[in-house]
Amino acid sequence: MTPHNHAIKGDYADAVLLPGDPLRAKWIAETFLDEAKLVNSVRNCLGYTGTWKGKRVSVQATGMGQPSLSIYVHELINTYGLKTLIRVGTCGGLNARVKVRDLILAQAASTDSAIVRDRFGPYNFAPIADFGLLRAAAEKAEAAGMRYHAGNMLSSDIFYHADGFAGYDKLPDHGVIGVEMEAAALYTLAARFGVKALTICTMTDCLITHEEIDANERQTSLKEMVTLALDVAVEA
Ligand SMILES: O=P(O)(O)O[C@H]1O[C@H](CO)[C@@H](O)[C@H]1O
Ligand SMILES: O=c1cc[nH]c(=O)[nH]1
Repeated sequence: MTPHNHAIKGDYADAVLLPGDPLRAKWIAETFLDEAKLVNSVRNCLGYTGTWKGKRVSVQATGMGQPSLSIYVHELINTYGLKTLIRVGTCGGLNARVKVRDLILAQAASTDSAIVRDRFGPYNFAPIADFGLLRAAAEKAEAAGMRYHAGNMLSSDIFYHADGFAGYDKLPDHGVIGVEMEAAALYTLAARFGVKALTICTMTDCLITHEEIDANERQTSLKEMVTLALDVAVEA
């Protein structure tokens, strides 16, 4: 047990889906998993373990932002021994080619966060997805006819950017296609502790065209992302 998690060792499967939103964790457990059991409710940051296609898998909410995700991920790896971590998030769009409801597989994650900059002195560490998970997700998305884009994500500490889209500066011109708030920290921790990680996001609001998914429809629009992530997780 930890200050943030009252699960005991063995309560989690080796692979976990990581939504930011605790209610998304509950929805995933109740909608997709068989025999889902609540394993953590500290701070209402809900975690469940159940089965998908007969294989054990967990889902644990991380809250919003890299400091919050880092706490849950650090403990999932170091206290509970998890080996495969797949974030299932929502993100904003930074490229008009990416339409709302499209999936972004975050091949890499750029960031403005000190949480990643912290340890690398003069070097700019490049947080990247596990290649095997990325390849599996891309192949499965392709086979299922899902609209997806693999590319560079921005994991920003700022949701309300004072300068709006302009605040992202040169990043969209350098191929950054989406913005969310956690992938870079997830990839950095996975690298540090030698486990596998991937971020899959559904694009919910485009910062260029201002097209967006209505708040009430957001959860149900995430079905493709969740089934894809579950398929990748149980085969990892
Ligand atoms: O939908 P989730 O997984 O929370 O992800 C995105 O949504 C939150 C901001 O609204 C941030 O956590 C961002 O990364
Ligand atoms: O972090 C996020 C998530 C969704 N949409 C955004 O613009 N930013």
